[in-house]
Amino acid sequence: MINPDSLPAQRGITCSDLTVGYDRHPALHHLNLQVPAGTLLAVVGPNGAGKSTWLKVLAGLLRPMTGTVSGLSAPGQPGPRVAYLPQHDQADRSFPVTVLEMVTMGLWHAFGAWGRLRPEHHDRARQALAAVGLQGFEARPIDALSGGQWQRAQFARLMLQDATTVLLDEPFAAIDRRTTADLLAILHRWHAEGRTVVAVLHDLDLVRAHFPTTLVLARRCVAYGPTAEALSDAHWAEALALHEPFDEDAPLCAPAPLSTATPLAPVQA
Ligand SMILES: Nc1ncnc2c1ncn2[C@@H]1O[C@H](COP(=O)(O)OP(=O)(O)OP(=O)(O)O)[C@@H](O)[C@H]1O
Repeated sequence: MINPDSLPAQRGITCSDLTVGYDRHPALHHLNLQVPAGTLLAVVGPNGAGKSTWLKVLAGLLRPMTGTVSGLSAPGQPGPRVAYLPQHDQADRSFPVTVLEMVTMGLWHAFGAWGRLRPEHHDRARQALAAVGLQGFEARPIDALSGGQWQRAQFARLMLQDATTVLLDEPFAAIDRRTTADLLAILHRWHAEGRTVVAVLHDLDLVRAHFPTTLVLARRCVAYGPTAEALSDAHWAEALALHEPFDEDAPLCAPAPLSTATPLAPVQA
């Protein structure tokens, strides 16, 4: 279904002094990070650490307060495509569309705003649904899927997006082991095809088992590098300690002081 030779050249993701927030309150401070193209990256940290916020800025849904992100194209813009899967519970499933129609939207880049859906588009959506184990679900309304089936359908849509960078926010939350294993296999396939895959996760054992590179966030970068080093007990304890005293009403941020959590050197995946 996917021809990795057709992937456009990627530059990786570079964040330079990136600060992002809401209503002038920074949620993530002064992030300096280079993620090489083709990296399989886990993003971990306590609740409220800024993980989803980072993904949203990478997806082009939030603008930086200061600093820059480079290497990614905004949605609908020319250049390497970015696909984004928001958190499971943020999806609005009240639209009266079928599973096939929802998955076919992954081909939006192929038929465009004024293009027509052709039978071959539906055929490709059927193939993607079969690849995630949802053959026979094509005509179901999307609000009649279980949580795991919904997530499988989302992965089918992502497959059709054929993006060079795939951003996943807690893709395995509230998903059973079998579905998680099936979706992890798809994620590994994307990585083997040379795509950059970034996933926000809470299951640290799963991260250690499947992700070569990890970013530990706690409103700033605590550690970044090979998972065994970045996800040490010391870094995790530091992430929890840094996060707890955060003051929501603090004035606009000052540059983060350097700490023992100087990011590790980025690695090639
Ligand atoms: N739309 C918003 N408006 C205002 N503040 C927000 C908004 N979204 C997130 N925040 C705040 O930004 C901070 C970071 O939130 P974010 O969702 O990025 O954390 P997270 O690490 O993904 O957390 P979790 O693990 O709980 O999903 C939190 O203090 C949160 O309350």
